[in-house]
Amino acid sequence: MIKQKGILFVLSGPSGVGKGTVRKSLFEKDTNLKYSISMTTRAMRQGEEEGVDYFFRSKDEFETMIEEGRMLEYAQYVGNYYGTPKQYVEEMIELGHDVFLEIEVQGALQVKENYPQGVFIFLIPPSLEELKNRIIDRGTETEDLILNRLTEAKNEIEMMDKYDYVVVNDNIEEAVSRVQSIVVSEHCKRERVAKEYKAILEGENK
Ligand SMILES: Nc1ncnc2c1ncn2[C@@H]1O[C@H](COP(=O)(O)OP(=O)(O)OP(=O)(O)O)[C@@H](O)[C@H]1O
Ligand SMILES: Nc1nc2c(ncn2[C@@H]2O[C@H](COP(=O)(O)O)[C@@H](O)[C@H]2O)c(=O)[nH]1
Repeated sequence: MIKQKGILFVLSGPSGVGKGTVRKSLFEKDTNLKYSISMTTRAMRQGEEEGVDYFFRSKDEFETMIEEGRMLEYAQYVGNYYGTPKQYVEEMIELGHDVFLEIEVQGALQVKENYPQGVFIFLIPPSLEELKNRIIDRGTETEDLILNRLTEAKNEIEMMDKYDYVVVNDNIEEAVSRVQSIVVSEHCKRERVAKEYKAILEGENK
């Protein structure tokens, strides 16, 4: 009997658009998804926890992970490394669990290159002005870093055509509900395909 693999969902979009907010709300509704905790070299923010928000590592430790081929994807973003450790994602997918990544655009495009069967969702802000306000109001970055993130945002938004779905995060509940619908419908689609495939195999074995 063929065991069905899990689906890899990738939520991406510019910094401050609300990826983390959408993901946390989605995980309160859909408890079957597994979240892949990223690794980063950036400093821990107030209120963040090791192994919950990120695995916080030194530059040397991160580079060793890269050299050993243990990252599914990684990127340098505004002066720091960010990446997805491979082992957890591969194990969960093999066990049939759906895995959710929340990552920036360079990394998402690497995953798409190496794992095109993933489902790629791009979150966009209602406007660049609103994006700026959200980053400022969050209060986690200095003025310089905010400007760097906004410069990146403009380049990142140009990549949205490469994604399977684009969701506007204007009203938070609506955005979460759209992402949830994508997750449910992709899941149903894969189950239907798997059933059809199984029926074909059974027919061939008669
Ligand atoms: N729909 C929304 N309307 C208004 N504010 C929002 C909305 N979604 C998120 N926010 C707020 O915008 C700020 C940035 O959100 P969040 O930290 O989730 O973004 P992010 O995309 O995960 O950022 P980063 O990529 O930098 O981690 C937060 O203060 C959050 O409360
Ligand atoms: N390519 C990857 N990008 C990631 C990963 N984890 C988070 N991120 C993205 O980095 C920026 C900055 O994050 P912040 O926590 O410093 O605000 C943001 O867009 C994150 O989504 C990852 O594993 N790989």
